[in-house]
Amino acid sequence: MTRDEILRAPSMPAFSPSYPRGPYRFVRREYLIITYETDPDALRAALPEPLEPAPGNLAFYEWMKMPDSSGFGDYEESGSAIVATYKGQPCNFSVQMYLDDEPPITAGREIWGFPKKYGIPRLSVKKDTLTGTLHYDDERVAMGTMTYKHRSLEDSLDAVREGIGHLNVNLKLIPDVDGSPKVAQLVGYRLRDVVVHGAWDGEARLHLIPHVNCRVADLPVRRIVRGRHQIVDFTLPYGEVLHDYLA
Ligand SMILES: CC(=O)CC(=O)O
Repeated sequence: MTRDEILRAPSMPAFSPSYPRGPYRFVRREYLIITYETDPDALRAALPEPLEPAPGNLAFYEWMKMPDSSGFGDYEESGSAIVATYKGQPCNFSVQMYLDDEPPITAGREIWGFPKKYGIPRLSVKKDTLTGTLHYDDERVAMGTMTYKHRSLEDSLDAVREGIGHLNVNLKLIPDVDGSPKVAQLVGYRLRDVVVHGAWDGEARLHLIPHVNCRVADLPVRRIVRGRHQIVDFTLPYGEVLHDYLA
């Protein structure tokens, strides 16, 4: 392999790359998002400086089903995030994500610093209930349920689209060959070319079970604020460094 060939490889293994270069387009990506009030100390402990919690101690737990994702295929994902601010701008900080497909785990960590680990999330409609579950090492650690299409947001799809375009932030940590930090950054990105096929609000419940290697319950549920179901297309662009902890 020549130097040029090596530098043209989009990812490792160079001989059989895990993921291609972008753009990464997601078609008919379906979400169950349960927003809830959590414990302020737990929230603060999970949020890296200089991000600040938004008023209300809000976190959300979400399931995503991605049937058609360029470069990544068909997979499902689940995890938690915190409603925060970066220099006064509203943003969502991703705390942990669990999914069942290697290329988006690897690409997500290597490019944008998504906090991804392997787990088995499932999102489906069971009779009258939109139902999400997450299994980690064969144990069920999360279940979310929401009423199915009770309140359509057909009249406010522009606001839904605007919300999806908000700033998202990850903490990217990559060690050097000697184990010391090589990359320690807050990475920001905004989803582009968003198309909303449908969105619904409704009653929801969320059950999180403590597990030491899958700490979804470490942001405990104090009060459910809202359930949101939505089906959208978008492009995930490359990110930008908002803050460099090594600078
Ligand atoms: C590749 C990614 O990180 C995107 C996703 O799985 O949400």
